Amino acid sequence: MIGVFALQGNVREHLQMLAQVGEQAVPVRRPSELDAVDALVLPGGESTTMYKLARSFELFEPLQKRIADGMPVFGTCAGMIMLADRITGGIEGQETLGGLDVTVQRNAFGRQVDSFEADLEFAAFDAPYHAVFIRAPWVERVGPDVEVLSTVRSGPAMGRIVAVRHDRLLATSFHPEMTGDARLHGYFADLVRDL
Ligand SMILES: NC(=O)CC[C@H](N)C(=O)O
Repeated sequence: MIGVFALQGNVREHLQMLAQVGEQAVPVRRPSELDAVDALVLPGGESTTMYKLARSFELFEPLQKRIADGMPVFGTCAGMIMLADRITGGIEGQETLGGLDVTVQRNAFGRQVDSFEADLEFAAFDAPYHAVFIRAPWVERVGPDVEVLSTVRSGPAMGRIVAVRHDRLLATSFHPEMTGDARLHGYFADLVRDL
């Protein structure tokens, strides 16, 4: 069963997308609920709030441990920041769960383009994927075992890395739950089923 971290973000939308790809998904707010799932979606929101909430709900360390033990996680936007081993542009003392061997730059696309949309190419998909970015991070550097799944194709951010996979960890800069295109949730569900 796949869980959706439910202390912040578009929880319902992620649950609906997972249902669309045939997964019965459940919200995760407490350690016992985390114990009951095999994989997790970390939604977008605000990573500074997210790590504080995870700490106060006593989910931070259990999450770190599950990730270190190989639980598959799909992090989107703030969720990508939470998975990153290293971040830049974080607030003083901002912690991440880590596991994903990348450096992520918070709010990377700049204030003028707080949000924008772009069509992305994924080798795994036949047709472009329409992506919605909201105060999004990008991946600045990737470790040797990280696969770059997609980059921005045009405009000032051309070439920037916005989707990566590192073994069982999948992360996107954008919000895949907002456009009704369930292919990335399907990709994640396949990754979980294939274990
Ligand atoms: N849409 C989002 O998740 C934005 C992420 C947010 N800017 C952060 O740094 O946490």
